[in-house]
Amino acid sequence: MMNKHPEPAVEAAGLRVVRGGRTVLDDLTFAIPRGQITGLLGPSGCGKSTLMRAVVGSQAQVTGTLTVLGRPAGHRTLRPEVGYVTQAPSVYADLTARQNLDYYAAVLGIHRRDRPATVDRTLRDVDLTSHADALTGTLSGGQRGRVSLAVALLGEPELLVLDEPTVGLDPVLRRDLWRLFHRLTEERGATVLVSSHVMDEAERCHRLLLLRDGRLLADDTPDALRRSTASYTVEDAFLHLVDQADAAEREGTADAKNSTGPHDTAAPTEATPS
Ligand SMILES: Nc1ncnc2c1ncn2[C@@H]1O[C@H](COP(=O)(O)OP(=O)(O)OP(=O)(O)O)[C@@H](O)[C@H]1O
Repeated sequence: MMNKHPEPAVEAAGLRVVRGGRTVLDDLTFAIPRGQITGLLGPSGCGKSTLMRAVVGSQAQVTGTLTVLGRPAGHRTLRPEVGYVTQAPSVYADLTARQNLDYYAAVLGIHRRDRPATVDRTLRDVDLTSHADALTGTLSGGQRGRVSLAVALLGEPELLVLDEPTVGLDPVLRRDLWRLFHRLTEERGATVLVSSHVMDEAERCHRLLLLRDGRLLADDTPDALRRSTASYTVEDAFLHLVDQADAAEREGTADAKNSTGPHDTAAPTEATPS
């Protein structure tokens, strides 16, 4: 399909986020292409959720440049165009799945006449038709997560930001959700930004952003990452890049020490603490 928007869906330059007085994202520069699935991967605590919060505009203390669908992240006109699913399901436990969707469809301004068909289609998309009339509070964690995902899909957003949407799902449901993400990009031209720390899911993405300790380790396709690191899997590629970054850091530290070390011409005036 021809992409009618050549510019990226998300563009970051020198992005930095401070949380609790600590820099948790540091100097990130990247572009997320439209109409593709970009996976945000990295170990727990590396900053995936923080980056997603910055993209949807709910994160404080963001500096640098962050542009989403051509506008500054968080701009009010982006609200109907960006769907966001957090790790904690954010739906009403005392409404059924269908009632939740009907409510949010009304909030989104979907006409009353169109709502039943929109809600049915969305329930089908997330494979919840058989549980449509159960109270959300009685559903399993994975099912509640899918109600949240369905809410995000209701308005057919241009950009879907999904924070670990497959956690706790069985392999069949995980596969079905990934099929849905691919359908959304292929048939609707939507952009999906999805986080995971399950590396086998990386293979299902068009592109990957690999994060570690708030810094970008790589921004490439799974194939290119495997090739450039001579690895069989993205997981091996990631580990290779981590080792490389650690070695570079050690070398940097050693260089810094050496520059004031024994072969330095200036005589040390004080012992340097190790
Ligand atoms: N409310 C907060 N206040 C201060 N620091 C925070 C807060 N929330 C998260 N952090 C810190 O920010 C860093 C990044 O957290 P974040 O939740 O973005 O990581 P993550 O990669 O999404 O982790 P996970 O995979 O476990 O969800 C962590 O070091 C975390 O301790």
